[in-house]
Amino acid sequence: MGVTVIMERPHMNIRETAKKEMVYHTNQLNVWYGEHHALKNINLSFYENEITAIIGPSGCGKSTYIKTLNRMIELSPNVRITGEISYRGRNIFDRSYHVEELRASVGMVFQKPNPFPKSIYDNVAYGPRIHGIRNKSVLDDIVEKSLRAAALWDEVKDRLHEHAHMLSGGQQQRLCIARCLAVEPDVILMDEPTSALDPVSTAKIEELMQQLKENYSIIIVTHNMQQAARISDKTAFFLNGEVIEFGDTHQLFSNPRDKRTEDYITGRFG
Ligand SMILES: Nc1ncnc2c1ncn2[C@@H]1O[C@H](COP(=O)(O)OP(=O)(O)OP(=O)(O)O)[C@@H](O)[C@H]1O
Repeated sequence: MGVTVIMERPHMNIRETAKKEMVYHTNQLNVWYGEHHALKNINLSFYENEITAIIGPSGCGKSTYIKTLNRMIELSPNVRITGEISYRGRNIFDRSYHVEELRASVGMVFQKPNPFPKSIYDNVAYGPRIHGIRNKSVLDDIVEKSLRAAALWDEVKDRLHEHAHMLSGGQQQRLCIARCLAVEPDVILMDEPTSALDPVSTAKIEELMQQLKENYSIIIVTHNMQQAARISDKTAFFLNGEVIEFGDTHQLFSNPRDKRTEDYITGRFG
């Protein structure tokens, strides 16, 4: 059955994109897990204040790619990487580039909300404390600002010292976003951030992402094509470890250049 994709906002024109700074650039990236060639010659660029969606069927390499952007991929055994990823002009695989430095600028939100077993306050204050901030009023300000930016403050301001696991799934995910924002990242990577959430929580996170892109670049892996069409400026369609098509979201969904993209977005496979 075909998928109806509803476009709810006008797409960005080329002139607007041209003015933006490039944040990430991937050049001829290949990733192998042992013998398995999971990513093949990936060339993609991401820009400031844009949301880029990565779509494609199960096993096509979406998570592998997003985990490569913050070098989490290196935690998997037998991984081999060739090619280059530059973040703000520096090759992230350069020996002099410390992974902690990269991750301080590139936050990540996972599929399943994963708050620490601590209070709401301590979850958000965790990163700033690690960075040496001890002053209570400074921490209070960061916690409030981050929870406000994650659209959670009004729901939790009177219960900041309650355990994070007392929150609903959708609230926990917004808490994880607040935790990520508390260390003032530049880029937010999101790996299917709403797939474990109900429609109301999903709508809240999507609305929040539109606000966050004013200040951050967001790269989101999603299985949900309507979501990609609703929220993203650019979309990359992955298939069998390759990027089949990458471009303006509106164009990709309304007038795909490649037959395989068309077949996927109209639900012929996937
Ligand atoms: N740690 C690993 N070791 C070996 N193979 C892996 C590993 N992680 C992923 N793979 C394989 O690499 C390919 C890409 O996996 P990946 O998780 O990136 O796909 P995906 O598009 O994110 O899939 P899904 O939508 O199901 O999450 C798959 O064939 C998968 O089986």
